Amino acid sequence: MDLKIIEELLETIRNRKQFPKEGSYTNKLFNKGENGLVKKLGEENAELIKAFLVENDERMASEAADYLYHIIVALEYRGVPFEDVLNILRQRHA
Ligand SMILES: N=c1c2ncn([C@@H]3O[C@H](COP(=O)(O)OP(=O)(O)OP(=O)(O)O)[C@@H](O)[C@H]3O)c2ncn1[C@@H]1O[C@H](COP(=O)(O)O)[C@@H](O)[C@H]1O
Repeated sequence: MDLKIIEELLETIRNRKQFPKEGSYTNKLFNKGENGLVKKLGEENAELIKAFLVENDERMASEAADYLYHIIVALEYRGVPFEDVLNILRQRHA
């Protein structure tokens, strides 16, 4: 499985943080601030749960992608490197 998309997404999100781009949804999220971002995370979480419970596999995959993206943006907002998340998974798996 090719996970390069995660690296590319991470690079783009970091680029948006450093060089905000007009019309960027990522910058819209960054500009929401802490409370707005936390609210958004809650909404995306709820949408994933709804897809899990009452929707189909395709909707669940789509909502999981949305949620993962929002999680990465929230981590970047706080300056927590996504690499740290991967390292924790790696350690647990060892
Ligand atoms: N992976 C994503 C991604 N996943 C989800 N989303 C957005 O997340 C939103 C989730 O939908 P919602 O209905 O919850 O939110 P909304 O009503 O659109 O917006 P809100 O005002 O509620 O925040 C949608 O608008 C999606 O477009 C994403 N937006 C951007 N990316 C990636 O981020 C990169 C940079 O995008 P920009 O920052 O827009 O240039 C892109 O190349 C994409 O790869």
